[in-house]
Amino acid sequence: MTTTTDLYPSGILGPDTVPAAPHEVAAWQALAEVIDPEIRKPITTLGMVSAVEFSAEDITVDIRLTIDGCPMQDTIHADVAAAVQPLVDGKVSVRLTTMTPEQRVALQQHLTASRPRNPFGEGTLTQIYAVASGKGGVGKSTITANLAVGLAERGLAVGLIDADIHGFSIPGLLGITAKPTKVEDLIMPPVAYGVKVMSIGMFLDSDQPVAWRGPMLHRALEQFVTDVYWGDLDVLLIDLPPGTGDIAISTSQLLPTAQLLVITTPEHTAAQVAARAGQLSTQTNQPVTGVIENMGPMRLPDGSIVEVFGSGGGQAVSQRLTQVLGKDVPLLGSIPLDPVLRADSEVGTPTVVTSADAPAGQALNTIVDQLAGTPRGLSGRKLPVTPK
Ligand SMILES: Nc1ncnc2c1ncn2[C@@H]1O[C@H](COP(=O)(O)OP(=O)(O)OP(=O)(O)O)[C@@H](O)[C@H]1O
Repeated sequence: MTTTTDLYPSGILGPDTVPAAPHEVAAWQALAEVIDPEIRKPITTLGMVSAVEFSAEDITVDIRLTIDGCPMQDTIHADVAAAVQPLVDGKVSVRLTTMTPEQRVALQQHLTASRPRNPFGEGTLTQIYAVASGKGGVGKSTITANLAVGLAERGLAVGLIDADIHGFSIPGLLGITAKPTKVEDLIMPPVAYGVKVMSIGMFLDSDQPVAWRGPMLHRALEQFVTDVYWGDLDVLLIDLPPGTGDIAISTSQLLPTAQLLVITTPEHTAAQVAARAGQLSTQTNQPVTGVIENMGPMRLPDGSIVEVFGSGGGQAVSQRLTQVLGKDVPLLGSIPLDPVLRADSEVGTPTVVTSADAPAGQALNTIVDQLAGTPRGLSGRKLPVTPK
């Protein structure tokens, strides 16, 4: 049974008028099903519902948005209206107001109260994958975006950090144009296809050239880890810049449990470079979960196979890494060169969902299945509990 404590917070985030009559409580219960699109919690428990009033056959719901001009206000408005409409025969009115600065501080405190400063430090239960490649243009960002969406499709809570300073292509790949919103010092990441996304590109004008140096990048990544409200994530993916470098080192410091996913093309030279990226693992002490070959052999309608970028690179990298690291580093799959994947990426629709039957979509989904089945490795991890 839902109790009032589940329905709304107390203090300055509490409602202006507390529900008393059964039909009022029923309305609050319906509103508790409305999830804030950014924070991903019921709007009621976030103090976003200030009042519910019935008059004759009509209902009016007062909503406190976290910030003025919240980019998600239309969605919230529509979701609130849809939630309470079945309860009345008359009109539904949704009035949007904004939280006071005090209420925003209270919300920030409420959200961060039980959270460690770095939620992805030692002991985190989030499975973290840093996606690396030996050189640029092998499709690393495209694959990272698709894996993230595929994992979210399977019901996991997924976050994605775009740390690829050479391109910041993740927002475009997922059709994100919204900027992150801020609740005091807390940054709310935009959500696309169920994935919470942060990219340094969201803080820059699209045509602004940037020369990011190591320390700036480290600071930016640190901020993404500590100042962004990720909530409880099952999986966090990081799109690393190609090659080795500062950001890979920062990742290993800030996200010490991260594992590497190595992307390569089937070319022999690319395979060599990618193997080097994998050797990064020894330097940073990050295990390699597996290798993904991209732009692999493609089957033409007449059944013939075209190997535009050769073949065998993925297998070669997997074998080489297994040898170098002394641990099995499997080839998780080969994604064929596929015009559908390129076209989907261009318009910001991830192939794993929009073209799941295309050859690239099928290959991506097979890889997602393997990653989704990976247990949140608790073994050997310290759990954040202290015995009494
Ligand atoms: N399997 C594929 N079939 C067809 N096109 C692909 C495939 N994979 C990626 N592409 C296309 O290749 C281009 C490069 O991809 P992407 O930007 O993801 O590479 P990247 O490795 O992240 O590059 P960088 O690190 O330099 O930003 C994009 O136009 C993308 O749509």
